[in-house]
Amino acid sequence: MAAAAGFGSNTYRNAAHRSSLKADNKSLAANQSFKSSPSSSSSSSSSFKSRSLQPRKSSPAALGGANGVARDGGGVPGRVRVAVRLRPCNAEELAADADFADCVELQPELKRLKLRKNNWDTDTYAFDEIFTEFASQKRVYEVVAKPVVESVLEGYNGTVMAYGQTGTGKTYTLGKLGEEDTAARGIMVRAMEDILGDISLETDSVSVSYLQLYMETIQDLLDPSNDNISIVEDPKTGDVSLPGASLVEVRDQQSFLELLQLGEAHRFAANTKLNTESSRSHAILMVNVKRYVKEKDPVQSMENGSNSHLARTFKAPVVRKGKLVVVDLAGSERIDKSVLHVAGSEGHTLEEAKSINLSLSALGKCINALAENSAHIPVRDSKLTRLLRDSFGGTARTSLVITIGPSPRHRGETMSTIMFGQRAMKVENMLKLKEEFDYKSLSRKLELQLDKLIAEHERQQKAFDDEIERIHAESEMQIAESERQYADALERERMKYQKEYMESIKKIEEQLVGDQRKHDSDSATVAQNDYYSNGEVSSISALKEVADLKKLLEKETLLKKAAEEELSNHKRQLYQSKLMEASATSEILKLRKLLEDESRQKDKLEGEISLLQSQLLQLSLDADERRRRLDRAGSGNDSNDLDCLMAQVKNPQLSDSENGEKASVAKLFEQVGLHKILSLLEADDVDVRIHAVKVVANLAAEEANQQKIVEAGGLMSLLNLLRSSDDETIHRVAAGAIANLAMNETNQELIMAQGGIRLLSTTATNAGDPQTLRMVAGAIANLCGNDKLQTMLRGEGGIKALLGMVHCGHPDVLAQVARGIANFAKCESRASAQGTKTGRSLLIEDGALPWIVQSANSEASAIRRHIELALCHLAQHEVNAKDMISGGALWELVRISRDCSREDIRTLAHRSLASSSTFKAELRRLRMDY
Ligand SMILES: Nc1ncnc2c1ncn2[C@@H]1O[C@H](COP(=O)(O)OP(=O)(O)OP(=O)(O)O)[C@@H](O)[C@H]1O
Repeated sequence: MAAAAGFGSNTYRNAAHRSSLKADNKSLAANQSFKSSPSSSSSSSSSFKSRSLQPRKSSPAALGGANGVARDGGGVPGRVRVAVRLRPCNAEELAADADFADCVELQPELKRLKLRKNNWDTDTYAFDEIFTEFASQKRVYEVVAKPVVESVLEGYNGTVMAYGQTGTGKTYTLGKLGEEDTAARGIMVRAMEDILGDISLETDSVSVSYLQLYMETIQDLLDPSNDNISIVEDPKTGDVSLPGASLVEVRDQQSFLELLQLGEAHRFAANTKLNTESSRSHAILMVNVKRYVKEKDPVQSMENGSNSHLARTFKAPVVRKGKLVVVDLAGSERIDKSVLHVAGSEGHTLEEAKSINLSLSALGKCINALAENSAHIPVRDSKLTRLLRDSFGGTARTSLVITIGPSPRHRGETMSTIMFGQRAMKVENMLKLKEEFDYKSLSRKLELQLDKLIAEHERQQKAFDDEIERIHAESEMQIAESERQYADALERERMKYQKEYMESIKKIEEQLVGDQRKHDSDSATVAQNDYYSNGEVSSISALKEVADLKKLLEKETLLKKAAEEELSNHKRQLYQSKLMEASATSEILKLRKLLEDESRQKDKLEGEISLLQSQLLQLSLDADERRRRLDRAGSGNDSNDLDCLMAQVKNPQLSDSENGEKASVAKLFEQVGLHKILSLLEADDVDVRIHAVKVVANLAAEEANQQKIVEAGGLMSLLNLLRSSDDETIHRVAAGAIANLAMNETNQELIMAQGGIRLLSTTATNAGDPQTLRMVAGAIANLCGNDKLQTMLRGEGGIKALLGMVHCGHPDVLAQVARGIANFAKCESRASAQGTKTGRSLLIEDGALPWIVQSANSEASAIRRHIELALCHLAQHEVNAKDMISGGALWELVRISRDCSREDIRTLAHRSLASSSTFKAELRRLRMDY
């Protein structure tokens, strides 16, 4: 049996880990024995080989494989430990069996029990532990159950069970709540105390199921209406699970006690119904413990070179999942007694006794077969043995308490109970660590990181853009201000010089005029003087004139100098303004450079985001490959396309050698190829399928990719996903991709030919998420717009499917439904106009009119517009008029023709009313205008 070998998810990953496990194993081995046992029976245990309830087959995966999968293929051998507990005498026995002490004699210090055979002879039996009637509940828990609980906390499965005759204390040992006397608490309560005390409530989790097996039917003690739960066995790992059972998370002891009380009440109610005091059912408590392994590097030994970077970058958390099963078996009395006991009572009780006996004898047979090393273990004979297949000869650590009573009247039962315990002691289990990578939480962590990075980048980008804008505006203002100041100063100077120039010109002119006048009078005087003094006066006057001119020249020179200085001042100012302008320009250049750096940084971040996405994809692929390898190891060496894909994705030579790990997702897709991405849509792992369908949907959103996807068979694969998958995320994303592909006429025909309408309808029926319905409605709405497909679409239930979705009430879904109806009505009205369609609208035939009328006044404009259009199209065909009048659509048409905010729709409504004699007659009858 490959199952019990426990390979698959239960693997060791590296040498360091293996060595730490060895340490664990030692502690396990130390814990394994209740205490050193001198008994001959127990000493024989070491010679028994590891066995399971089914013959064990060696598996290549278990013997070692890629990625450090466990190479030893096995776990820690551990024999089933068996203790005997003697119940104290009850009042009845004290009265009736004065000689009971002679029947059973306990020798706890020798771990032996003597059972009287007859008056002369006794048989001696050795066990792992002997509990006298005085043994406390605490000691029984610590010796029998505590080591099992400790190994469950370390990630192993463990079982504690009680077997014995009715009324000998099985429930007392396992299920006693001890509400009034805490010293009386049984194994279940104490085990949960230890578990809750050891785990971290922040990271780890504990959940329980509580069931009873009665007459070969498993019932949920936490939800009695759930009364036929099936057993599921994982063919790879051999793990037994009951997915139909309620699983309640426990966070404190009080809530666990309440759960046990609830279960007890339901069990008690069932027993009362059957008119019996003792438990006729087997009660099973399952406690699942999930713990995160801290401070380990579980992937450091990944030997594959291409994985080493990933291994360093992303350490998937390792979780250990231990399961504790506590089984309170029904009373083990023999059938003859049961039959005698119930003689004359109803047949049901006999059937019940047979059923209890059947399951317990099936358990006994399996234990015998295991103890005798038999080739066939009859595990399938009863539900009890199927449930416990892991506990005897499987991968769990198992302790059995056999309970006996002291009364000599039940010597036969006591004897058979003891023999059962003796045989159970010979069964050897092979403990396996239940440890696995938690890829889901890694993926969640990476997605969160990605979101944070994107948000931070967007925030920085926005702040940077704002800053650039502010600096830019500021420098523009500064430049404008200095330009304005410069122009003002220049103007002022110009005006000043002009004024001064004009003034000096004026002065010179005045001077000249004065001089001229003087000169004229001087000339007259000179002529007189010449006449009288013969030229002396003339020479004095000339000298004076020269002196005046000199003064004037000096003054002009000074003025010129001042003007030159003024000019050079202005030149300096101009130069400084230019310097300021240059510094502003260099500031702008610097800012531009900063902007370029930031956008380079942005590109880099985008590259990193792409890398993260590609690494996420690669992780998913990696996980899938590992699972496939394990599968292949179990079923032969067939390789398949997906393996090739894994190899391609992992082959470093295929990566862009320059950009190395920074190859973008697009590059990765290019390398991997569309066919291979599409092949991932059929991957076994649902996470890989989800990832792949998202990738395909993204590609399908680009019109350029749509034809390639369809040619590569992507449309068929997406339709197949709707057909075969149960996962709603897959349905939603696949329907979205189909809706995108359904925008093209050829694809619409293909979708119809492949039974797309029925698939979409079924998807809509099973959908719980409005977004899934939106995608499905969007896809059908696109198909509704194809003139050629009208009859077929309706025949396959497309209109009904659309109408079926309106119950959801979500405005996005309703808008798509309305769009589909408008598309359909438009095609119908075209066909009617061309004369290719006669008779009533198929929309009216399929009962769409009431919803159309009801939605015509919807507040959501997307819904209202489509419905208004649909009404106008329906009204264009006279044959629909009567139905429209009786359905209240005429009022809506009149309203649309008057109030619709869109002129084209108003006109269309008006035209439809005007062209129908039936509408006109009705409006006349109602004395209404339109
Ligand atoms: N070790 C013990 N010390 C004190 N009382 C005990 C002990 N074991 C059992 N009893 C008492 O004996 C009675 C029967 O015990 P219990 O119901 O646990 O038996 P059982 O084996 O589970 O029976 P059944 O198979 O019918 O369910 C109970 O009243 C219980 O309290």
